[in-house]
Amino acid sequence: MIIITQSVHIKVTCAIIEKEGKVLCAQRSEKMNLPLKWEFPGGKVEGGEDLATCLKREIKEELGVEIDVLKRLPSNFHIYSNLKLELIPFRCSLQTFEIDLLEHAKVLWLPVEKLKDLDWAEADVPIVDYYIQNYK
Ligand SMILES: Nc1nc2c([nH]c(=O)n2[C@@H]2O[C@H](COP(=O)(O)OP(=O)(O)OP(=O)(O)O)[C@@H](O)[C@H]2O)c(=O)[nH]1
Repeated sequence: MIIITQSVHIKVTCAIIEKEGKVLCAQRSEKMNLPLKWEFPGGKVEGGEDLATCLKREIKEELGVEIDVLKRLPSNFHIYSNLKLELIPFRCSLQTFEIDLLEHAKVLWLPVEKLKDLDWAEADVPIVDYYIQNYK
């Protein structure tokens, strides 16, 4: 008998939040999957919501701030062992400035040339590379 297991394919939005030439980088907490990896904050698209609505909702839930969603960048399609995802990045700016760490272990504002110093989630690496090439 052949058993075909279908892995789940999810869409995840993430925010490259820019301020004064720096970019906000967020470290996943020990309790999240991919513990302590660095990412751009965001999360899974729910139901029929549009991508910008998803991203604004996730950023409010995770960091307690309002953002403007400015420009979509190319997606990265990535397969983890049990998960297929499309990671969809957007350049964003802050509308409100008081960041609360509601889910992440830490956030850092880094200049573009320092982004490669962090241990990024695998799915983020091509997005970081694209951003460095195009926005340095
Ligand atoms: N938000 C976000 N998720 C990422 C990034 N890179 C990456 O591999 N992921 C993966 O995308 C998936 C969805 O992210 P999430 O867990 O933050 O989404 P969520 O808040 O909607 O999920 P939850 O309901 O499980 O808390 C996770 O498996 C996460 O590890 C990234 O840069 N940002």
